[in-house]
Amino acid sequence: MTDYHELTQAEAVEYARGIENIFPDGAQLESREISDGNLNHVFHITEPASGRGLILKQVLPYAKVVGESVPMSLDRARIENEALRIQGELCPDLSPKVYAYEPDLALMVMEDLSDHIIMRQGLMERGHYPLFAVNIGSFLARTLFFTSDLAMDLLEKKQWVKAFINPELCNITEDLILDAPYKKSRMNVFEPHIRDAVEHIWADTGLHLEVALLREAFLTKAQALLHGDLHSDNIFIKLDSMKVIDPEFAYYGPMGFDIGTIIANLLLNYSGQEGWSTDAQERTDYRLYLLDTVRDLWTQFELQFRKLWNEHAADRMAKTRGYQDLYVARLLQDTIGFAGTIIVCRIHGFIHVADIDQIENAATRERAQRIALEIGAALIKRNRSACSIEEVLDIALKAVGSP
Ligand SMILES: Nc1ncnc2c1ncn2[C@@H]1O[C@H](COP(=O)(O)OP(=O)(O)O)[C@@H](O)[C@H]1O
Ligand SMILES: CSC[C@H]1O[C@H](OP(=O)(O)O)[C@H](O)[C@@H]1O
Repeated sequence: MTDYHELTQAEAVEYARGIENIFPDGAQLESREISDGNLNHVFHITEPASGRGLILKQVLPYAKVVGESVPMSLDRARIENEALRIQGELCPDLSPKVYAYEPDLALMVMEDLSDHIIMRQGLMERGHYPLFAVNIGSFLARTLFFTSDLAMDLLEKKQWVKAFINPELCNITEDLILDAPYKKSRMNVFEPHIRDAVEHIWADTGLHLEVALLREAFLTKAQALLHGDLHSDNIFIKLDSMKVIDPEFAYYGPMGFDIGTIIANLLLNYSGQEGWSTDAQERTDYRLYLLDTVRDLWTQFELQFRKLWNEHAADRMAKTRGYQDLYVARLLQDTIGFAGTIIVCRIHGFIHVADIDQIENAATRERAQRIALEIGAALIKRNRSACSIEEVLDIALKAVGSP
């Protein structure tokens, strides 16, 4: 990576100009740094005259949110590019087009999705997305099934496991999501008004055991190629379309981590609803919509995953009587457990979510934080005994008293 340097806006424009069939010769182009993520640079290159655009994402040799003092490998650009390629092959309608990858600059050039909205924003505006459950169910079923031992040649799958070793980014998840929130740590960030609830979590040894088991699965269960960070800032959405971006945390891990991450983000928004509407009926309706979405998402995933298994399983053991049912049952349990860990870490861990943090009124924000912690902890505790997605809905309903 000897030629690596951080691109200037002018260089980004020149690079974009060289991508074939996007901008006409001599086009007047503008560049804006638009990254609101934690790790990288994102340039939005546009031709105002035609409204055409391109996205250039450059990986930085450190985590932007922490600063240059903590170096990070540029190899995550290779991982993100490769994961996007696989995602694009398995789910072309649900992935951004990638036009170019420049390894020396750790740079990807991709489709401009500015006609969509970031899903977290959409949820904060109480948007309804009727195709979301089917689309995300399909994305999860296809990416997880086709990259697993169920569908792949077993030797090739091991090569993929090797190619997607992603130590630094996995380490972020292992530390910030699956460890620090359960003990006193300088990696935790929270407001003093919830200290009692946080200390309760620090003292709950039964909860710690469940988290240790989930963390063990994250460390050791190379079940499928995960997106690895499937939260609602990484989903672009509009009424008739959904695209998943930013798979730089991709690695071979437990399928339930991806499914749990998106469910957790729906429930974080659910927890914060009182901050986003003063109308009680509006809040109730939206909370019920979010719970329906959680149920539909799981149902769609299960339906499509089982169908793929029945039609495309390559592993001869896949036909073993009872195996599919047990596999799906364990997958639901992992999903529920990981969903709980994602919720907890986004309340008093290092990185939070706008659905909660941007609630202006401190008392309303505190209530949202407490609801989320209650749901998160309950999901973690329930994980190994859970039998149905309805249990997630019951836990969420109980935490708010009534929706
Ligand atoms: N293909 C795209 N089209 C439009 N905007 C994008 C696209 N990819 C990223 N962005 C914008 O850049 C932001 C950060 O991108 P992301 O890939 O999530 O970076 P990071 O890895 O730093 O989190 C997104 O939240 C979005 O606003
Ligand atoms: C120190 S980064 C922590 C946090 O950032 C990632 O988010 P994103 O790249 O989408 O901005 C990821 O969620 C990590 O947990």
